Amino acid sequence: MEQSDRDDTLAAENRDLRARLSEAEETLRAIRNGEVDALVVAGPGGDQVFTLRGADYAYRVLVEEMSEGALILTAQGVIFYANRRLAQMLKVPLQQVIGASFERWVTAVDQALFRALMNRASPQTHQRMELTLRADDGTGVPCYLSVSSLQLGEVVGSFCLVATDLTEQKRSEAIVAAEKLARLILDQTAEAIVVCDNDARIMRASEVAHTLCGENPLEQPFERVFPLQEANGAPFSLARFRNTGHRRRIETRLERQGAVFYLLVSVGPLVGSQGERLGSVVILTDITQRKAAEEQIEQLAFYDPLTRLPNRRLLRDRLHQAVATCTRTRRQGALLFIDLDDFKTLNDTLGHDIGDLLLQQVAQRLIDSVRMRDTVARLGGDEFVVMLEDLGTQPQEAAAQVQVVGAKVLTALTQPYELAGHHCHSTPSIGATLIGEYPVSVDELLKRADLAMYQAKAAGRNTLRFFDPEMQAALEARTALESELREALREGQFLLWYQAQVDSEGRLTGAEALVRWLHPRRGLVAPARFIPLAEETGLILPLGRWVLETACSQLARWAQRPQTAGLTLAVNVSAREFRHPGFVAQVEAVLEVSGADPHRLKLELTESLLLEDIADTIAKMTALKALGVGFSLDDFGTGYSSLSYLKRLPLDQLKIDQSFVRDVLTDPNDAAIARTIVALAHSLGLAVIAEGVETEGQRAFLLESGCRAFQGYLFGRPGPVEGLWQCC
Ligand SMILES: Nc1nc2c(ncn2[C@@H]2O[C@@H]3COP(=O)(O)O[C@H]4[C@@H](O)[C@H](n5cnc6c(=O)[nH]c(N)nc65)O[C@@H]4COP(=O)(O)O[C@H]3[C@H]2O)c(=O)[nH]1
Repeated sequence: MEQSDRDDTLAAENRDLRARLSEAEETLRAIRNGEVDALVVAGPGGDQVFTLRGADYAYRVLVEEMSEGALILTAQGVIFYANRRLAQMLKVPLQQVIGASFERWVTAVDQALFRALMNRASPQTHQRMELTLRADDGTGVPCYLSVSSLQLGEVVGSFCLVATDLTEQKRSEAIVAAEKLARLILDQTAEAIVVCDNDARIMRASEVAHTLCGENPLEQPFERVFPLQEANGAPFSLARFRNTGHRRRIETRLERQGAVFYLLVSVGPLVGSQGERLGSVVILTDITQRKAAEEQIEQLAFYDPLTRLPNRRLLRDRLHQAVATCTRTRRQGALLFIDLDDFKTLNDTLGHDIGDLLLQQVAQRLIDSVRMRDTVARLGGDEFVVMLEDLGTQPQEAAAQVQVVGAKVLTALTQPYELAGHHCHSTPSIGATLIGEYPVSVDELLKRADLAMYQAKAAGRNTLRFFDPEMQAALEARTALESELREALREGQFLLWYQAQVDSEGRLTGAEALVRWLHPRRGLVAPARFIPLAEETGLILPLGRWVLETACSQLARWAQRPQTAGLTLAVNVSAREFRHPGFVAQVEAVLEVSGADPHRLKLELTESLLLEDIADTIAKMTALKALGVGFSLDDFGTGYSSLSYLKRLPLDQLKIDQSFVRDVLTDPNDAAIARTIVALAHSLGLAVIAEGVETEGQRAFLLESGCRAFQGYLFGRPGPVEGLWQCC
């Protein structure tokens, strides 16, 4: 480099230095005069800002105390002024804010927007936007930013920013929005939602809940607004779920204005933020339609659509259960297979519609012929099945019950039918089999009943046949005996025989009346052969009345002669007679008509009869006792005597059963029983009589034991009344 060039360069540097010195002197002057707030010093690491005290203090205080964040940025976006609020918003010390680039706190998503905003800013216009700042602790600070450009002294292109913290506002907006959403959800769900406090009072209820209860449910007890019933009919109560920590579901019914709703109630706890129980949230879902659909499905799956009776599938199911029950309870059941005779002909001649009507009427008649708990099913076509349960424990007894039901079914189904203007007749063939205590497969039972039904067809139709031939024979005999008994009553084939009753001296004190049947072919029939059947069929009622009338007439005749006026007559009364509601009135009427002295009449009752319905027994005995009628307890010692009951009954006499008397001399047990009965009778203030006394030894023993009255072959066998005088 030439000397002249070097001189030029030095002169230029000298000028530059002088200019910068005068600039520095001017700055120092401005600083001294308080005209400068901050200094921006450009350096290799970017602009550096230095704030200076002494500027306009009042403005500074105002800006420092305002609730918005305020800042001034250089053209490069460096903060050379910020108030304390901004530092708080950004969660950073104020010293670190000054001199930092503002964009550091603008979230990445908002940065492009922010820059565009700065570009648009001018001294005349305020640019505004919402953006989110990211504070130093990582939290987002939603802000409303207002920007305007300004000229600060000689610093051109600076910006003044005011940042309003929207955090609180956003939070309240969020709460309001959440509240709105919750309400919308509550009101737009198909379920009725009810929120209750811990006392089951309703705090909130959805739109559907309002509609469902038809009133304003708020503040009301839940159970009053929703009087729900559980499946077992018990009233639903929220209290039951008070201690449940999880949601539970239960199906209920609600009756409202004559309509029935089925509701699925789901109850769950309402838990506060600290885990405390605030109440319950109840969701009620209307499942009425679903229920109806379920019922329809069940109807289709298990019921015959034409007659609405259980179909084969349901019958098999019930049969399974019945077999198990019979085995467990040892009570018999029965299966009746019913087929309509000539149904096909009716169907072919009158058409299927008429055939269907017949089947429907048959179904109804079958239902009417059996008890509620029995099952009537249709297997298809003209085949029906009746399943009877809870019959007697003995096969014979059960078979007799089946026959009664079978007869009822036969009578019901043979009545004329009115089928859409057609008068028709139909008869059934019935096959029956017992479901006994030994388990037999369902298929086997159906097969047996089916086979028996074919036997009924073969036997001329319109009849019932049992699968078991022995049973069939026994039933036939029984049926024959029943019709003969009826005839015997009509024809007066019964006789009343008398058996003497004597005192300790062997003197006649009276007699027991014992009925006999003088059968035209079989001769004299003992009561054991026909009394049980008479009881079962109810024929004991007319027969018993006849016995009572005959006995009372006899008493009235005896009353006319001094030698016989003091005699008593014991008359047996069966359970069925005694239980009849008109029994007391009947005895009273017979006594009145015959003119017999009630004090001479002794009714013999059995222990089992007395204890059957103790209240009824006491009432009837007391009423008869008031007329003067006496009571003897027959067969004493053979049942389960309950002394406490015995004391309450107005009895006059205990009768020692002949089974004890028979072996009284040979069996020490029987001897002890006989003695005890005598002692018991005495302690209860009752008379005692021994029946079945056949030997002098038996009489002597009983006499020695304190028994003073006797009856038995030793003194005379039962026979016509005249025989009484011969034996004693
Ligand atoms: N081995 C033996 N037997 C004797 C002796 N003395 C009497 N008997 C029999 O013992 C039965 C006594 O009658 P019951 O215990 O009342 O038992 C009666 C009674 O329960 C019932 N019965 C009889 N007549 C009637 C009646 O008119 N109405 C009702 N409801 N039942 C009656 O039939 C049962 C049987 O009557 P019967 O055959 O007449 O049998 C009678 C009688 O003939 C004896 O020394 N040895």
